[in-house]
Amino acid sequence: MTTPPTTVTATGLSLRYGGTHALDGVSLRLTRGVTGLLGPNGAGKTTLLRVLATAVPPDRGEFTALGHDPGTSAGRLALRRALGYLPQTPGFHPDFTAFAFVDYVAILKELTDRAARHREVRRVLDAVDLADVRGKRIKRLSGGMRQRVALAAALVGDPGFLVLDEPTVGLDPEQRMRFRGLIAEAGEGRTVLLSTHQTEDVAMLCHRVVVLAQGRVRFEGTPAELTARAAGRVWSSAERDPAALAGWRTGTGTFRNVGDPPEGAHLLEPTLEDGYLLTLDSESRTVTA
Ligand SMILES: Nc1ncnc2c1ncn2[C@@H]1O[C@H](COP(=O)(O)OP(=O)(O)OP(=O)(O)O)[C@@H](O)[C@H]1O
Repeated sequence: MTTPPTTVTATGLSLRYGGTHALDGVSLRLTRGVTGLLGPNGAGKTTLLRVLATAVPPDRGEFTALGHDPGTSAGRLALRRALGYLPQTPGFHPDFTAFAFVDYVAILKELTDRAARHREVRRVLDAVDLADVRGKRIKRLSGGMRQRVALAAALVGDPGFLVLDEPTVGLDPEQRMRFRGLIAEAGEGRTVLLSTHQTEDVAMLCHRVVVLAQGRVRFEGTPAELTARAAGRVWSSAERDPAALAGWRTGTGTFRNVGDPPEGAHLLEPTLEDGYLLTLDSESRTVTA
């Protein structure tokens, strides 16, 4: 299999807020398709996305995206034209209709011809299945619909690089499934970086995954490689194993343990979440149900 071309390259990105190293020398490469960004609270995910979306410059380090260098004002402008950004808290005006909000974003994205702009707004609202409610005020839409309005706004102008900050947070399972479909479609031919706490989103959607913790990249590879980190390190037992890094009682009544199994343990098939937990193995979690 040939390696797809790199579309985004970051080298040594660092950003401090006072004494906090939100990013501490982050280097990574992205290609077309959906890359998942996992990390615990405060890992620096939002900060990394804000840097890549040119919302904030790094203190140190550099990156290029789609051939543009945001370190120059011309490169920054060119990148912003080619970028779609769904921030963690999209700033909706609640009295705007879905159409008016996306139209407003389209105006900011320099779509000046009114008829062509309105066609584009209808196209992106259709793409996220909101054609029927485009005349409704945002304050009257459900949380899932609002997330789709935000995705539609990020898709305006067919950007080559999409930066999505926890877009599936707060969605019910059905909405999350639907949203996954939309993100997968968006990943066809585009570079998508998706920050999430949902390891299933990464397992089902992403061709690459980056794990960030304390502002540093702890893993970069495929979901299968992250899962493989837990091979031989997940086992079941009748009682909670105190040696396990994490352990919880499953629906069948037995315990599922992650860590270093004892001799002769009954090994289980690992999941991506197990590989992720072990990558963050400095943190010990014990969940008892
Ligand atoms: N504007 C800010 N001022 C001061 N500190 C900040 C600011 N933004 C982020 N931080 C700090 O930088 C670190 C990284 O935060 P960031 O929001 O990037 O993490 P995150 O991985 O997105 O977390 P979460 O999963 O909780 O959204 C944290 O310690 C956070 O408290």
